[in-house]
Amino acid sequence: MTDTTDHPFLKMHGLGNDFVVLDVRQSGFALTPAMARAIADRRTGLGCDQVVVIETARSGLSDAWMSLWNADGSVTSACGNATRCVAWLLMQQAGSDHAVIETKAGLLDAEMRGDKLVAVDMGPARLDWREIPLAKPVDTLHMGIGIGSLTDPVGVSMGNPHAVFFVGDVAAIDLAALGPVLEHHDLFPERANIEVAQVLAPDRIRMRVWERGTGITSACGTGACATLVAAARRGLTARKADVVLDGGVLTIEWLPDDHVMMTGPVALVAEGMLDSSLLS
Ligand SMILES: N[C@H](CCC[C@H](N)C(=O)O)C(=O)O
Repeated sequence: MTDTTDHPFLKMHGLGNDFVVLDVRQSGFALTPAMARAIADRRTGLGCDQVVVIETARSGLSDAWMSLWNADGSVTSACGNATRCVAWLLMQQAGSDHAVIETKAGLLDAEMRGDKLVAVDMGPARLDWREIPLAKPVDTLHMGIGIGSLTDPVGVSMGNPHAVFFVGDVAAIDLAALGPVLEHHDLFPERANIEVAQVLAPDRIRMRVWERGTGITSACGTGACATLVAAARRGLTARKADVVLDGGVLTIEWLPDDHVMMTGPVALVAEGMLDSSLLS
């Protein structure tokens, strides 16, 4: 059954990690995995890394609920770059410099930090093997798995699973080949986002990412948070650093209360009406 209602969308990105954003607070429209895949398809759909749905707040504690779908149609609980984009939209609509977004990962508090520059409290870094989650009890500081030149990652969850591998030169890693193998490693019952990180200085890390359910993206906010926490846990950096991604720089700080602050830009690039053929 093809849906004939009009569905406006916005195309947004955070450092090139791009999104199709649907606001269904009026229509109550429910996306399916097949629709998310069709929308995200860069050949036959609109093309994006994640499909982001703004829904009516489910508690009195937030301005809106945010649902997130990867390009393969899988659901994720967290997406830092999308959180900045949605927070910016909500703040623009409300004429406010503060917004609270609720996701499956919890409440996320956002503030404007300049023109199209947003800071988000991404919540606490989860470090126990059960929270990543992992398939068995493992020290998340040294998870002991590896393939090729990638060995012994650090496990961190920001509401979604990450495995951070430290390397001497991120440009030398064949992420397109190794990423999918590690994403599906048996240690990760819910798969994992795979980061390769090169420490440039105590306050600067170069990172590239293979995202669960999407592949290589130009930036990953939760991945940048996981990378900073991993580096600080290993004593490789301070608890605040710039993370340099393919698409640009995010500033990440792991606070004493274990929450992780992420600051970075947002961009609104287009708007339109979803073709109903994508919603059949
Ligand atoms: N690009 C997102 C991460 C998406 C994570 C998703 N690939 C998952 O399945 O966890 C970010 O900015 O945090």
